[in-house]
Amino acid sequence: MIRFTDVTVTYPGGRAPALRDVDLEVGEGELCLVVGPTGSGKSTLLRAACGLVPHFTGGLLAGAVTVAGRDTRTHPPRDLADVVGVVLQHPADGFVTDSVEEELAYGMEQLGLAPAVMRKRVEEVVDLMGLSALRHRPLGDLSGGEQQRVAIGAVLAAHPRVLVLDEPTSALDPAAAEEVLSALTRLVHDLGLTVLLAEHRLERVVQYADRVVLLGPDGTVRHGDPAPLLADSPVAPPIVELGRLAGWSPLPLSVRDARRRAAPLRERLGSRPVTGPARGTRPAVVPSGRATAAPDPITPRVLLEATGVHVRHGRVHAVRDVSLRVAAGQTLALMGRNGAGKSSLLWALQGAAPRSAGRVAVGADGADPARLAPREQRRRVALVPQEPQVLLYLPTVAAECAAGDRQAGAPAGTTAALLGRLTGPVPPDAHPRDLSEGQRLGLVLAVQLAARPEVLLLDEPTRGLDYAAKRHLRDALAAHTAAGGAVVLSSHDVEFVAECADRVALLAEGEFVADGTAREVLVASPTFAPQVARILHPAELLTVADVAAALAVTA
Ligand SMILES: Nc1ncnc2c1ncn2[C@@H]1O[C@H](COP(=O)(O)OP(=O)(O)OP(=O)(O)O)[C@@H](O)[C@H]1O
Ligand SMILES: Nc1ncnc2c1ncn2[C@@H]1O[C@H](COP(=O)(O)OP(=O)(O)OP(=O)(O)O)[C@@H](O)[C@H]1O
Repeated sequence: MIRFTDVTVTYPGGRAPALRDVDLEVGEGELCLVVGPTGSGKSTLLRAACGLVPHFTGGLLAGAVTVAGRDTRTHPPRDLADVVGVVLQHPADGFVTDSVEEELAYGMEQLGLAPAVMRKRVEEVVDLMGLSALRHRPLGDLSGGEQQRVAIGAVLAAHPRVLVLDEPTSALDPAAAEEVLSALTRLVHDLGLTVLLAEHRLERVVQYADRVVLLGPDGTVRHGDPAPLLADSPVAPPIVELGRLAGWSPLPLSVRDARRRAAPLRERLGSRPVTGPARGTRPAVVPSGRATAAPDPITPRVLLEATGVHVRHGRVHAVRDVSLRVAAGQTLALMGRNGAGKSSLLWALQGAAPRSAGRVAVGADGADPARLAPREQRRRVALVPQEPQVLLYLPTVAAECAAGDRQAGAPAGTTAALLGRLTGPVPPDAHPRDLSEGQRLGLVLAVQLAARPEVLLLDEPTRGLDYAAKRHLRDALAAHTAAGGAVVLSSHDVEFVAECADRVALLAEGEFVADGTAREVLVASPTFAPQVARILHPAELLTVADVAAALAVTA
C-alpha cells in the first residue's frame, strides 16, 4: 500500500540527510509503528508517505514513494487526498473550519460526498471517537486532547485507505489514548485500513503494532517484527527495559504477557515488603474551604500558594475553587482527563489567565504574579506551554540560546549546553521553525531552565521527547528542585510522572479529587498506573530503576 524505494531526503541547509536509503513496504491492513530518537526523521518519513515531503517542506527527495500505486513525485498531496488521511503533530494547525461538526464534515465535502452520506459518517465518527459532548463546540475553545481527537475523527470520516498519524496520542489522557488506538485497530483488522504511525510513548502503542520501523540517528532504518527489533533498540518502553533486566526472551510487549512471565520475579520481590523510595510526603493540595495554615519553621519555604482559584471560559467552569501550596524542593504533577482543567490552572498560577475568583501568591512577599513586572514575574514563575513554539521568535537556535543566557544573566553557552544535554546536537544556525518537535520543545525547556525561575510550570513537557531526553529532563528538574526551586507539571505521560514527580494531584472537572505521593496515587490507579506497577502488582514499584534497586536489596 505504501512503498519507499531507495529514498533519501535532504532538507535545504541540512548537513546530512534526514532519511537515508530507505526501502520499506507497508502492506494493506497493516499497522506500522515508526520509532526512533528525537529528531531522527520520523516526521520526515511520515510526511514523505503522504507527499508533503518535498512538495510542502522543500528539500530534495531522491528515490520514489508510492501510495496505493500513485507516485508522490507526480501526485502532490491534493491528488492523494482520496486515499490518505493525515494528522500531524499540531492538529489545530490543520483545522480549516470553526466548529467540531463542520470540521468532521469538511474532508468529505472536498471529496464531493452526498449530504446524506456525510451525515451518517459524522454520526459514526462521533461515536467512534467519543465526541458527542464536543460536537457543537467551537474548535478554538477545545483543550489540546480534545483537538487531537477531533482531528483524528475528521480524517476517519473521509474513509481513507491509508492513515498517517504523527504522535496521535501525545495530548490524550491514558484512557482516551487506549480508546483511540483500539478504535484504529478495529478499522485495521475489520476494514483493512493501513496505518503508519509515529509515537514516542511506545508503552501505549507497541502491543497494537504489526511491524516496527526503527530510525537510526543517521537517517537509516531497520524494520521487522516488534519484539526482536525492540530487543536491542535504543528507544524502548519500560516493559522492554524490565524484560531486559529480568532476561525474558522473547520479550513480552503487552502487560498481560509480561504479568504471565513475571511470576518468579514477583515471588522474588514478594519475599519482603517492597516499595520504591518514599517521595513527596508533604501535601500540596489544600482541602477546599480550609484556610491555608502557616508553614511551620521546619517546612521548606512555600514558593507558590493558590487559594480558591476559579477559572471560567464563558460558560465553561474550567477550574473550581482550587487551593494548593508548592514548597521549595517539590515536584507536583497534575493529572486528569482531557479537559479536566490542567492547562487552565497552570495559566492561572502563572498569572496570564484571568481568574474569576481566588488568589495566587508567589515569593516571600506573597505577590500576585499577574501584577508583577514581566522580568520579576519570569524570575518567580515561568510556564512552558503545551504549544511551546509560541515562545520562540528569533531566526536561529543560536540567537534563542544567546537571548536565553542574557535574560537569565547566565554565562554564555548555558542554554545551548542544556539543549545539547536534553536532545543531542541541534544545528545552531537552524531556524526554530525547522526543528523537529522534540528539538523545539527542548529549546524552550532549555531557555526556561537556564532562567532558574523559583517555580517552573510545565504543560505536557514530553511531547516529541525520546526516553533518553526524558531522563535528561527528569535530571534537570531534579537539579532545579535540589537548588531550591519547585516544579508543577501537567502530564498524561504516566511513565514520566512516575520517574520525576514526588507528589501527584488528580483533577476532574476542575476540582482536585486526589492528592498523594506519586506511589499512593499511581500504583492504585487503574488508569494512571505505569507499566512496572501493573506487571509487578502487588509490589509497589513504579519504575525499572525501583525494581533494580529492590532486587539489589533482596539479592
Ligand atoms: N523543514 C525542515 N527544514 C530543515 N530541517 C528540517 C525540517 N524539518 C525537519 N528538519 C530536520 O530534520 C531532522 C529530522 O526531523 P523530524 O521532524 O523528521 O524528526 P522526528 O524524528 O520526527 O523528531 P521528533 O521525535 O522530535 O518529532 C531534524 O534534525 C530536523 O531538525
Ligand atoms: N478559551 C476557551 N473557551 C472556552 N472553553 C475553553 C477554553 N479553553 C479551554 N476551555 C475548556 O475548558 C476545559 C478545561 O480545558 P483545559 O485546556 O484547561 O483542560 P486540560 O485538562 O489541560 O486538557 P488536556 O489534557 O486535553 O490538555 C475544557 O472543557 C476546555 O474545552
